[in-house]
Amino acid sequence: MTATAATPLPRPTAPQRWLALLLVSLAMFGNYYVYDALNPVIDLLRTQQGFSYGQIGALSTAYNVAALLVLLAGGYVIDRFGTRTAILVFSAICVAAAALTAATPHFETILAGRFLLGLGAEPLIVAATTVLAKWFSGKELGFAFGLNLSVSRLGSASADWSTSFASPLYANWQDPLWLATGVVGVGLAAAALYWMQERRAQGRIDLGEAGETDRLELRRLYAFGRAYWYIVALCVVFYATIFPFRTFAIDYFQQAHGLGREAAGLLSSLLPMAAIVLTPLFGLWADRVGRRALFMVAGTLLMLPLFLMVTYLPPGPLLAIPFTAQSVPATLLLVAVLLGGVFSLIPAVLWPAVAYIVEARRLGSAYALMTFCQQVGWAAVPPVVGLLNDRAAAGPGNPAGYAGGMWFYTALVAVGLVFAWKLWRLESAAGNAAA
Ligand SMILES: NCCCC[C@H](N)C(=O)NCC(=O)O
Repeated sequence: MTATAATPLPRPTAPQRWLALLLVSLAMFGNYYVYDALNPVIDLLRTQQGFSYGQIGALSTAYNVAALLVLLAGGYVIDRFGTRTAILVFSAICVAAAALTAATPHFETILAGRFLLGLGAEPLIVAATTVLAKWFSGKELGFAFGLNLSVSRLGSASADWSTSFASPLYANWQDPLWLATGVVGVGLAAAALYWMQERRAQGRIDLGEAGETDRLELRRLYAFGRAYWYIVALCVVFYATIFPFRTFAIDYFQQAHGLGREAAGLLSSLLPMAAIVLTPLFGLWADRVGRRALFMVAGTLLMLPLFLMVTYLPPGPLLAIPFTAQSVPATLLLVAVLLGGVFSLIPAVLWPAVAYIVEARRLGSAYALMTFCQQVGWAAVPPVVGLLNDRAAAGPGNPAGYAGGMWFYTALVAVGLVFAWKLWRLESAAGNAAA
């Protein structure tokens, strides 16, 4: 029986909310897993298929170009067809993209697969955010967002760990990508269950209004102040450094430092692993003390020497990675742990900082614009790093050939530090003026 107009519908109960969170988070787990599944097969694509680093960079950029097109189209599908259909359709696109990427050895097909993934994965993130806002509005929303991001990052870490738990698959480049197709298929099954849950809730439960889907409104560019643009600039250079570094990291640890695939995968997984635990804690800390610009300065300062440390410092003694049978050089472990700290700290303060300086009615477009700029920066860097590696003939016989890419990351972080510092100065000046 459904309620009449006179009797208001009840809000979702706690079990209903947590079931929605579980299902949407599983879809996001698959989303992040399939994105990062390409990273551990880069060396195989190079040795078995003869791909250059420039081509690997293009595979990364194809995802961003697609994501930019979807962002430009706005939240049309979500608004037009509703969240439950959007989650299902975008998850299905991710499965098709994963299968296309794994299906044939042709570069063009793999490129098309990564492009299709960008068309499905990025709007799936937007749709998932909208779903959580509906079920959790007014109740534990921040906590639900945090848990959702942690489960997503667990997907990234699991793709890295697949070098250990699925090591026999790494005899060729295709089998790990078929595994990724299976994982994102489980995500699609969760999306289908969510579809049923939301349909069942229709007319029985008050799911409230999720609010407008974040839209990109380029004519509003002028409407934001200097502080906003400093945050956007830091966002661009931060993600244009950390995501491309993660794309190439496993191959880099293998070729430049002689690590086996399993050890390289475990080392790379320290970044998302740290973020699972530390991002919510840094978020809580910043909520208590404020001073987000100072956190951003500290994060970029800490990040600045890391790519040069990993390039030029002696490797140091071998240290065991806890709970595994793998050992890695101390310098690499230290750099991975510190990068994990930065990967936790900066996102924890960067995204919420926008909410403090932009008025609520413009927050949707502020985030959409920031994500748009993020994708542009992130798209540009992998081909440059690929080109630098190719030109220097980087490889196991010439580990110094990777230094150009590492200097490029360092230069990007230096630019980020300038913007973080400018933001800090601006905020200090505003604080003093208010005092
Ligand atoms: N591995 C998937 C990439 C997620 C991209 C997403 N647009 C994003 O930037 N998320 C924020 C984050 O810190 O992960």
